[in-house]
Amino acid sequence: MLENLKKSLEESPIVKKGDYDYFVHPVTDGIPAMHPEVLKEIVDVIKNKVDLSDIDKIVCVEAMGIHLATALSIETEIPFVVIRKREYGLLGEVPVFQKTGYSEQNLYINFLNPSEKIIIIDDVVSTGGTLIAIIKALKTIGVDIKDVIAIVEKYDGKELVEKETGIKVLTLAKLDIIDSKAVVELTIEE
Ligand SMILES: O=P(O)(O)OC[C@H]1O[C@H](OP(=O)(O)OP(=O)(O)O)[C@H](O)[C@@H]1O
Ligand SMILES: Nc1nc2[nH]cnc2c(=O)[nH]1
Repeated sequence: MLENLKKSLEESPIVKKGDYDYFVHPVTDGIPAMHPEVLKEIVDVIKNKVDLSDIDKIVCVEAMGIHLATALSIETEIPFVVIRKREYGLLGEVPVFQKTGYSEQNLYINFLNPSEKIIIIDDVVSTGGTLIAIIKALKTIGVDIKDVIAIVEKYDGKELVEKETGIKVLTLAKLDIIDSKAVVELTIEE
């Protein structure tokens, strides 16, 4: 069921960001072109594997969570909010410091209320820095995090997030970079 995702991940170009090996894929970069069947495979698997019956909001992270949240929102009729890189200065805005393997910056959470039931969706978990920071901030707001989904796991980010936050991360594929090539295995039973 995830053959298109797997095949396209295996074809990912690898570029360097400093010392960091960075794969380039439509899910995680918007280039090369996203073929709708890849997006559809992802949404179908999530709908099958995640209990979405009682979810108030889908939460995603700018930029590369937005197309995933959009596709899932259209299919499920659950609204979504984006954790933005832009500061708005709105009442209740919560800043989050995000550190990845190649960047650091602030993210800003708005319009999430205590006790809302949410799922988080992002494109990739690598060092785990992004999800750890976001989950900790969402816990201080008091939202009820029902599930966390990252389409691709890389390095040991998934395990680190689980260790640091106590919350499991559902991934669909694991990507390793060996001799500058992407090596991919699916991580979900269909
Ligand atoms: O597990 P980590 O090491 O934290 O990496 C994962 C994060 O890296 C990417 O975000 P990036 O900040 O590059 O922004 P983008 O979505 O705009 O590409 C990706 O979208 C994840 O949010
Ligand atoms: N596209 C892409 N996004 C990332 N986010 C964290 N690591 C990566 C990576 O290797 N590729």
